[in-house]
Formats: sequence, C-alpha cells, structure tokens
Amino acid sequence: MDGLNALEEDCVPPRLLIIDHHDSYTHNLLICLLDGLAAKIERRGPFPERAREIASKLLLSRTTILPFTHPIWQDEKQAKQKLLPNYDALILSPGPGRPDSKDDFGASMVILQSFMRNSDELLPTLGICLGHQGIAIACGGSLKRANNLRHGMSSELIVIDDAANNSWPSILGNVQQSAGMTTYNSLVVDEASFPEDLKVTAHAMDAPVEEDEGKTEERIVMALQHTKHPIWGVQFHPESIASQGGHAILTDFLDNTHAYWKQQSESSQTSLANRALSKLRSWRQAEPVQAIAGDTSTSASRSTMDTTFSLSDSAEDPIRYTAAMQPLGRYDPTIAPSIFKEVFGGQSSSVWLDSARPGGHHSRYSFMSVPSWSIRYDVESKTIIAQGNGKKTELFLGEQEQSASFWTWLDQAQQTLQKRCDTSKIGDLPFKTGFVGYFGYEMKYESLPQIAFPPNLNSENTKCGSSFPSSWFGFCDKALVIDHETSQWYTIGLVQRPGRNPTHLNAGYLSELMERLDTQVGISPSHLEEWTESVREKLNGMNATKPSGVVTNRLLPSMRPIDTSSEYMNKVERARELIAEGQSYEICLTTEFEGQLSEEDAENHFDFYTSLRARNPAPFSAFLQLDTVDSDGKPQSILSTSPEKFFGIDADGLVEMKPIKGTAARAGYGKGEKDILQRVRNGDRESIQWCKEEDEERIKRLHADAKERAENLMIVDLIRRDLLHSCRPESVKVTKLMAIESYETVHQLVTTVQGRKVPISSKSSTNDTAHDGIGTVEAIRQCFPPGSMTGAPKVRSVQLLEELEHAQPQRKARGVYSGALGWLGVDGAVNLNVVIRTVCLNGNKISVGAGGAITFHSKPAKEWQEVLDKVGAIAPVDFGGAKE
Ligand SMILES: C=C(O[C@@H]1C=C(C(=O)O)C=C[C@H]1O)C(=O)O
Ligand SMILES: NC(=O)CC[C@H](N)C(=O)O
Repeated sequence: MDGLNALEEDCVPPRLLIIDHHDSYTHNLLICLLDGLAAKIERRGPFPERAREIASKLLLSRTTILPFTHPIWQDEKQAKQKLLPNYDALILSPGPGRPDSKDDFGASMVILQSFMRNSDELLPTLGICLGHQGIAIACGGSLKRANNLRHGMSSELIVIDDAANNSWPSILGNVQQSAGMTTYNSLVVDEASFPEDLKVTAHAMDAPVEEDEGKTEERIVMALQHTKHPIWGVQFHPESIASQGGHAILTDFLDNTHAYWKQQSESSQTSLANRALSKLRSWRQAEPVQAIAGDTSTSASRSTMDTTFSLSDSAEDPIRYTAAMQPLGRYDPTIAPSIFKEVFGGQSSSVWLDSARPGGHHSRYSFMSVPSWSIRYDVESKTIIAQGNGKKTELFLGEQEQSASFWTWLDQAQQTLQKRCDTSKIGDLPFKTGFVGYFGYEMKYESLPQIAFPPNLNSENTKCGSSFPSSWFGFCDKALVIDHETSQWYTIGLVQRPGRNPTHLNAGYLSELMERLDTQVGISPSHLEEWTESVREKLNGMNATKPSGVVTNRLLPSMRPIDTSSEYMNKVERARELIAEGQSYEICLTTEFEGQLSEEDAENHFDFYTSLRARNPAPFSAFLQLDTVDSDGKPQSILSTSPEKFFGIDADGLVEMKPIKGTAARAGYGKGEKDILQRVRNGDRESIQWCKEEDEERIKRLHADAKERAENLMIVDLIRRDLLHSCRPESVKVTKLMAIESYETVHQLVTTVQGRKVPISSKSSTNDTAHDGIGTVEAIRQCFPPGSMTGAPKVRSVQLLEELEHAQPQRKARGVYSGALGWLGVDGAVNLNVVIRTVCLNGNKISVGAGGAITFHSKPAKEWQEVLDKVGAIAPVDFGGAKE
C-alpha cells in the first residue's frame, strides 16, 4: 500500500484474529481499533490527513473476524496448525451465554487452556466480556452472577496501578481513572476464588440500579491480566459508543503485542525466537491475511460479493431506461387521500408511501402508484410468485442451491436494473421508480444463517397477521410524487429508451420473468405523457371542487390481545430470567391483537387507512393494497403508521438507520388519562396547560432515564455493527444519540446512525460478473431483522424469542409486523420503515402487533401498559370483560 514503508514500525498493526462468539458488538471493535490506530498515524505518520483511510486499509487487510462456530476453529489441531500461525494476536469477543458452555464458547476454551500450558503456542490475547470470563475459567477461576445487572449502563473504572509487578505492561495505562465503560454482562469473575496466575487490574463499585430492591453496592472485577503471559481481559465493552477512551485499551493491546514478539525474537529459546522473527517479518511486510474458506465476515473488507450472475445480452451501451420526471404544478397536499382514491383506487393492487406527518427531514415526499407487476415470496417453500398482465408464474429458488434466497434474487434484480437505468434526469426526488413493498419478519430465516426454519411454523398454524406473503414487492414503473415542502406534485416514470427495441431482453436478469408474464419493464414515453395528462386533469378537477369521498372517522373495531395480561407479564418475567442468566442483554418481546371487520368492510380497507392516518399521523405511514387475497378471496392490505425508520440509502450511498428505543406515553394518552384527553379536545384550557407541562416533564424524565437510555444504547451498538457489513468502519458514525421525538400518542428516544455503503462497481458494463462492493438488498439483509425488534445480541435474542413468543405446539409467526416496509429504487437508493403501529387487514380479519424491549429492570405491568399504549394509538382494546 502507498506510504506503508514510510510508516513507523508500531503504526503497522499486527495480523489480528478476532473470534466472534455470536455477539452483536464484535465488529464494532474495528471502529475502536481504527480510532486508536488513526490517532497514532496522525501523530506520527507521514500522511496525517489520510490517517483514517490508511488505518482502515491496514486494519481491514490484516484482521479476520471468524465466527466461533467456523469448522477451522472447532478443530483444535487445525486451528493451531493452519490458523493461529498466520496471526500475531487474538481477541476473544463478548457473547451470550457462559464461557464454560461449549455451545457458547466453542473451542475458545481449549485454545486458551493450551496457551496457558504451553507458552510456545500462544498468541498475545485479549478477552472481552465473555472472553475475559473465559480467561478466568481457563486459569481455574469461577463466575458468579452480579448482584446489580447493568446492561447498557456505564461503570466507573478504578484502575489498580502497580505496573512494576507485571511481567507485561497493563493495557489500562492510557485510560483515565474513573472513565465510564459500558457493560453488557450478567456474570462476573468471582474474586473470592480468583486464580493465582491472574491479577485484577481494575475494579468498579457497581451501584444498584433501583434503590427499592434491597441491593447494595458491589465490587466487580473489571479487568485482569495474566502474571506471566501476555493475556489480558476486560469485563466491559471498550468498543461501545458510550465507553470513554476504549480505543486506548486496544491500542495498548496492539503495542504490547508488538513488544512481546520483539522481546521473544531475542529469546534464548531458538524455536520461539525463530517464530517471533518470522512473525515480525510478515508483520512488517504487511502481508494481507489469507482468506479462510467460508464465513470470515470481516465483511467491510470483502470487496466482492459471493453471488455472481450474468446477463444474456452483451450490447456495449447498457442503458435501456431513463427515469423521467414531469412536474404537475402546486396542489394542496391535503387532497392526497382523494387523489389516491380517484387515480389509484379500484385496482387489484395500489401503494401509497405516505409522509402523513409532514414537517422534518423524513416526511418530505409521498409516493403513490399502481404496480405493473409484483413478486411475492414464501420463505418456507422458497417460491417466488410473480403476477402481472393478468398472468401468474412461479419461480422455485431452492432448486439451484439450498442457500439460495429471495434477498439474493432481489439484489440481483435490482442491480441489473441499476446498470440499465439512467436516473440522472430525475433531479432530487429520492424515489426514482422501482419496487414498493415489504420484507416480513420471517425473512430472518434467510438473513440470519444461524436461525433455521422451524418445522412447525407453517401457514396453517399461523394467525391473521402472518398469513401474508413473507415478502411482497410491486414494481412501480410510474408513480405520483408529492413534495410536502414545496407542495409541488410530479409524475415519474421509467421510460424505455427510444430507438431501443423494447423486448424482454431489455430486462437482463428479469428477462425470463418478463417473458413468462408477457410484459416488459418500463413504459413508453407516450404512456408517461398520457398518464401525466390524465393525472393533471384529475388534480385540476379536484383542486377546484372540495375533495370528497374520503372518510376520516372509520375507526377500527376493538382489538383483543392474544395474550392475557398475565400471560404477557409471565413472558416478561421469563425474558428477565434469561437476561439474568447471561443469555441476552435485551429482548424485544411482542404480541398480537386481533379483531374483525364486518363482511362489507372487508372489501373497503382504504377508509380505515384514511381514518388511521388522521388519527395517528406518522412519518413512515403507508397503505399497501396487495394483489393477493385471503382464503375467502377477500383483499389483503397493510395500513402502517410507523414512526421508525429502519434503513435508508440515498443516491450518494449515505446509509442511515434511526432506531427507536425508549417510550413514554404523551400526556393525555397514559393510563387513566382518557378524561383529560376528552377535556383537551373540548378546549378546556386548564387541561391543555396541564398536558403541556406534563409533556415537558415526561420528555425530561425519558431523556434522563438510565434504563431507557440503556435500552437505546444496546440497539445503537448493535446497529453500528450491522452497518459494518456494508460500510467501511471509518464511515460509521452516530450523528444523534438519543434525541427525543414526539408523536401523536408517545414520546420516543431516537438515535441516528450513518455510514457510507461500499458502492457496487460503477463500471457501465453488461458483464455483471465483474462487479464489486455490496448491493443494496444485500446491505439490507445484513441488518435484517431490525435490531430494535429483536434485542441484543441479535441471533441469540431471536432464538429466545422463538421460544418465548410461540406457544407450543402452535407456533405463530410475527408476519409483516416487525419487518421493514418502503421503497427500493432502480438506482439502488432505498428507504424502509420498521413495521410497527401497523394494521394488517386480511379480508375481514384484523391484526396489530405490539411489543417493547425487555431488560432486566423491566417491570412486567409497565411493559404490558406500554404495549397497550402502542396499540391504543391505532384501535381500542377490548379485554373481553376480563379486568386488565
Ligand atoms: C415493538 C414495538 O416498538 C419497538 C420498541 C420500542 C421500545 O421498546 O421502546 C420502540 C419502538 C420500536 O422499535 C412496537 O411498537 O410494537
Ligand atoms: N457481553 C458479554 O460478553 C456477556 C457475557 C456473559 N454472557 C454475561 O452475561 O455475563
């Protein structure tokens, strides 16, 4: 690499092996390592202005993050012969469970034990949380449960400074005394039976989180180190965004590693000296680490996707379509519901992505369309059904490969279109035509490789909310766009390039599908013109007269919870127990509410949407009328009033996620506040004033609430890690940490995390096997399901939720709820919400999912109330006479 030779020796990091015990935070170590290394290069390197870029390249080419379940790590002999010799240092990651359980820690324990027995074999090692606990066990220590569980909270370090007595320097030399460090543990190393070979290097005095539990302050071992070997452990998470100065610890670990090999190279024991010399040589030469077959998952360094595809034609100019825009003029956005009904109503399928809560960056545009064809996917049978032009066709994905997935299929379809579309003429409009639809929660079976499809989850066993397709997308090659900021309206269209024969071949990867449906991707220029004119006429007509025919008082009937309050509260208790065992740090528990529409209303879902959006306006609202039907042939539709953005990529590749965690009811919407709300609605000044003051108070309380903040932090750390699969570590940033956003009925703590996606190749070639980088759908898959709907660590929490939420023997899927809904543009831009506060209408059956994050400090009754508050924003709740 440029300039590498000019770097000082200790600016070159060791070849680092990080073993990931399926934690959701492990990859964040890359950001933390980068911060430390970049600071060093900036101070000393010859290119201070390029320090972060150089540090990132160095780290990514020399670090491997290997899941502990990788076959090479499971086989001690292979690991020692084939893996460890290629690295200079080892980090054992945090993780759920216990280090004395093979299921949780795998071969990491035997490797540690062999290091202790035979120092000739060891690599300098840092254990973090689970890894730190593993070091204690490997040396004969034991664990106990901490008295005060503080997941996602900060502990102040009390660093023990007796460097003179250590054979290897401490790694805490550059952290401030009392620095706050985030912890995610339930277990701690028991100091009463502390191994002789280890020394405590830091403590914390952990205070009880709640005073009323009769608990007292407890002294915790926060860091340790081996007395003879270069082995260190920290109980806290230096990589957390809220830890203070964690990068200094990792930098010291790397420096100590360097010092260790230098010293060994001068050792009198020739075999060790030779080993050290060869390590130093490879280190200096900065040889990139050879990839290990299988999932090595330092994904940001992965420059190629593992999927390949080719197009059937090979013309030089790949552009087949131009995304075009036609301004319609200024119209009042309040006529949107009438226009939707007029222009898009009565079709077998129509979609409206509705910024129903205008104001603010996330509510600028709304899009309406009638898809010209659709695809839906069933994750169990691995079958895509495509529908359009009055035809239907099936594609079975499992035939080619067991690992085939709808994510990969859609990624390829989107990338094909991206290469064939010129979207440069469409200005700043974010959606430049493409897919509108959703990924349901069960798409997790194809995004989390560790989660297998359960045998008894099938459509017959599922209830209303989950009888929708696992995923559904309509292809919108023309759409109506409203800019709420300027009140300008536009039409957009994906126009086939004049002079090109609009045959099926134009669609590349989608050709076969288009052929089977006997249709095409895109529309003709005249089609867009004519359609635009017809919309303009309707708009003019509507603006002149008063909008009519739109209902805003069609409230949903009462909904019944499928769990009684005590059943739900028992599940909260069980989740708390699992957290106390160290199985998870936070679990997003959910349940479902069901109701029924009259037969007549089963055909008219849209009126409920227009009423709902008036009642609970939210920035990520949507109405999707699918082209699917329930078992009685009645329509299926989705009415969303989600406040939460899951995942977006803009035209420049800026990725943004905005997890919400931490909820408080707004004044007037809390338990027992119905009367006040009524008085407010009647204009009672005193009640209005009370609500105003009470809201200010609730906002302050929510913002300062340590438990709510911890809930949020755990998801923020998880989301940073999710983004590292598609973004380089130097680009991943938290731009807003725990800001308050207030909606109609609740206040929420919202964090903004951004990154920059590694772009797919910009080479405009039809040789699509030559692309590199990460496709949009693949980037989404790496973050799916949304962390705020699973808890952390993600995989283990999802596994636990499968047990917690599904009463045996009947399993029940979450369905559309908890998934992501929005648009996926032909240009690779995307914007998806988290499917919450959303109604699924399946003919006359209604389903609404609701839940909340459970931490150890959750109070079951409060959690149940939170669920009721969330559903209450959408429909009245009926307990069937039971007292709740
Ligand atoms: C689970 C839901 O909401 C999720 C949980 C939240 C919380 O625990 O505070 C907040 C927003 C969502 O991420 C829901 O609305 O059903
Ligand atoms: N973050 C972690 O590594 C947690 C370790 C262990 N599962 C505990 O709860 O103590």
